[in-house]
Amino acid sequence: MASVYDRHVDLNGFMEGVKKRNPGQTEFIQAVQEVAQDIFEFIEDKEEYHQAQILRRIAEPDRVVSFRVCWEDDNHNIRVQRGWRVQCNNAIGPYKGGIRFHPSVTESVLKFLAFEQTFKNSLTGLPMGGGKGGANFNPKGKSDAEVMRFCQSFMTELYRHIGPDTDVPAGDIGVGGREIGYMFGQYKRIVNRWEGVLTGKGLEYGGSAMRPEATGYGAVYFLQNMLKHGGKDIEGHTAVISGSGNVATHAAEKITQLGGKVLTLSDSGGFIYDPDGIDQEKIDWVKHHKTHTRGRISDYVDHFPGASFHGDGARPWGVAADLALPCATQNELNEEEAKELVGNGVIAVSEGANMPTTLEGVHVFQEAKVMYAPGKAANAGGVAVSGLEMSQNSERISWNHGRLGEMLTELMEGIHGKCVEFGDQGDGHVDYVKGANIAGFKKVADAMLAFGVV
Ligand SMILES: NC(=O)C1=CN([C@@H]2O[C@H](COP(=O)(O)OP(=O)(O)OC[C@H]3O[C@@H](n4cnc5c(N)ncnc54)[C@H](O)[C@@H]3O)[C@@H](O)[C@H]2O)C=CC1
Ligand SMILES: O=C(O)CCC(=O)C(=O)O
Repeated sequence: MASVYDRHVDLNGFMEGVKKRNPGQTEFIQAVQEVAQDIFEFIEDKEEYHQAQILRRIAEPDRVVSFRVCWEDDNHNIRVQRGWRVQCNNAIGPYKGGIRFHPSVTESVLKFLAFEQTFKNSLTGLPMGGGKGGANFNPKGKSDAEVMRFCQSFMTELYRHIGPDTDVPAGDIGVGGREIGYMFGQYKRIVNRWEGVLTGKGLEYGGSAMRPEATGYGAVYFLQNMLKHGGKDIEGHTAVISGSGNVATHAAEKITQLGGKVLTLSDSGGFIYDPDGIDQEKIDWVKHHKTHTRGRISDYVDHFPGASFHGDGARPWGVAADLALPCATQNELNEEEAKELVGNGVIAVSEGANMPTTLEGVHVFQEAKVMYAPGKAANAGGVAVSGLEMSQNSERISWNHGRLGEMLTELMEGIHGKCVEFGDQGDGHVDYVKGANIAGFKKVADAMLAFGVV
């Protein structure tokens, strides 16, 4: 009997289904839409992917675990947060992706991040599936003891869902070395085994050299590869950067080392503009201020009076520059701001953050033929070095900073090459969004085909 099931739905029909199955999950729907438009074009004449409903399956996480996290604050109040782990796809390796602690965390945000992570991890060429987790916990203003109690409580539930060959979380917004230490300590205490279940660990207990720098440096290496492909270079160019955390400060450091001049950094309060350039001494001050003092970026102008602070949550995209690196959070660069950057002559955009540009903003860059690197390609250096941390833990060895630096440089060159292979438009322009989506998809999809219907 002939099947009445239409496996050849078009992009609109597919997206209608995604919206119906994920009501109100705007970030997740946005991430799927951005990928689906390229994948539909790619699989148009590839019956095997339609037959196996591969895209439909990738857009449905393997599982979403949500749980209660109770902890006691310093005033003995009992606080209740919600934690999640989204295990999106493990076709090519154990689930892998960071943990985010921020009040804006929802299931939709974590589903979009886990979905993006699946393609990103595939692009690295390393055997890692995609996952992401987190909680609507705000570490800002909390004491070390409160953060420790929260992390321990979070891990007391999470530990049963993860493992070195199952799911290997790491850091993300609000989760850095301090939080990884507290969570790793609690995991080890519960299972009574030392195993590489988290990455981003301290160097004293199995962490990898180069992991703290890897995402920001990697985003600049990707930028360098794009510019080189277009016959240009970072040296002598100005850059606007958003954020002032791990990714932003290391991106600023690498731009500066390569002869560029960084003009801005930001946080949710606003941005600082330093026309003299944010050099290494100033970057070191920001790193210390954000990681140890845990202060605001507005304090920068008290230390470096040549700079100005622009408050009320203002974003830096109106400052004229050659290069732009959004390194804070999702949807922090909209259509109007993209137009402003293009109007000011931006040459290239490299996303250190995940999905920082809205869909409309992406279209502005694509239409203007700006060199535009989406986060899933540009910021893959972090998870790539996490993959190398997993290898080092499994082998009970550790590689040195120099060797890992070389490996990171090669990995980013490889990711750039894959984007060019699938995104070359034949007119000298590379559509890096298309290139990253198709290259990331193909490996995962082919692995899924090999497994049959699972
Ligand atoms: N840490 C890593 O290895 C990787 C991080 N990413 C992405 O990079 C971005 C930044 O992450 P990290 O630097 O690790 O986090 P972080 O916690 O070290 O820093 C986050 C920065 O973003 C700013 N920020 C947060 N929400 C904001 C908002 N609503 N408006 C303006 N600024 C805001 C914070 O003030 C802070 O400066 C995120 O999108 C994350 O998913 C991507 C790949 C790997
Ligand atoms: O290093 C990792 O496993 C996670 C990095 C991450 O969360 C990301 O790439 O967005």
